[in-house]
Amino acid sequence: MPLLHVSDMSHNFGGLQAVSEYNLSLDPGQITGLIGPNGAGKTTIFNLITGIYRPTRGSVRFDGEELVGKKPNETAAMGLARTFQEMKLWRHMTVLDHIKMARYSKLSYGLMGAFLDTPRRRREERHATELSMEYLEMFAVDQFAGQLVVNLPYGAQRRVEMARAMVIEPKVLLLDEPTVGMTPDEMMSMIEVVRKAHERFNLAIFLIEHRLKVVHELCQHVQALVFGKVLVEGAPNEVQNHPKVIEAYIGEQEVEF
Ligand SMILES: Nc1ncnc2c1ncn2[C@@H]1O[C@H](COP(=O)(O)OP(=O)(O)OP(=O)(O)O)[C@@H](O)[C@H]1O
Repeated sequence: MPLLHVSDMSHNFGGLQAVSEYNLSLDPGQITGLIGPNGAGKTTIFNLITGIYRPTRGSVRFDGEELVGKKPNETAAMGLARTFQEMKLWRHMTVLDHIKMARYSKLSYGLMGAFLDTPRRRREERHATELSMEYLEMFAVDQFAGQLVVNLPYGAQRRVEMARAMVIEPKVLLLDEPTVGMTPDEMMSMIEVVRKAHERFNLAIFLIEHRLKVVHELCQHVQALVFGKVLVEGAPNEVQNHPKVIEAYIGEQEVEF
């Protein structure tokens, strides 16, 4: 049974059919890419899977459990983490505090415990700090731990966002254009840290990406989405060179064919 299984999922915004009979099977450790022209419905698919929108039709099963009807915080707690196309970081919070705050959702001492200075609370706090530092190191941002996010280079901010998503120990990570706006060097660092996280946790990853270099480096399987429908899917090379995909991209500026 796949870890994440989307079947016959459709979604309308009023009269607009944004996603149509969409299917996805993602196994543990698999990396699948989702490509497609602007407005094809890629981010809508992420929002449907993670509970931001409720699909008009279809089912989303994760680890055998139905996700449709669950809220984003519930899908995250179940093990489905994501990053956003527009980064959602608090610019005036330190890097370490970002990671610790995400980790708090996993701690067990509850709201009262957070105010009481018990030995257990202190132990858990220490553990959260140590673990957060491990994640910062894994994503090559440990040297920025005490700094405010606003002062970090852009590529490092995006790696902080990934570390924050990973510290809840998800089984599936959804990455929405993780390299958008990056320099080639920043892009290569991002590829490196995604690969590292994937290998270390046997993580399943579902990735929206416009840069085909990233897709080729990371993905075993790719879906090309056009007008809310999967036009072609398969190995990255097959999909990239498929005449239907090339035709769909004519006029698009952002894809590096
Ligand atoms: N909340 C919304 N209300 C109405 N229409 C929406 C909403 N969100 C997205 N759409 C429309 O649904 C379609 C798919 O949008 P979506 O953002 O999912 O595309 P995308 O493939 O992620 O595009 P991009 O690559 O530009 O991010 C577009 O026509 C968009 O205008």
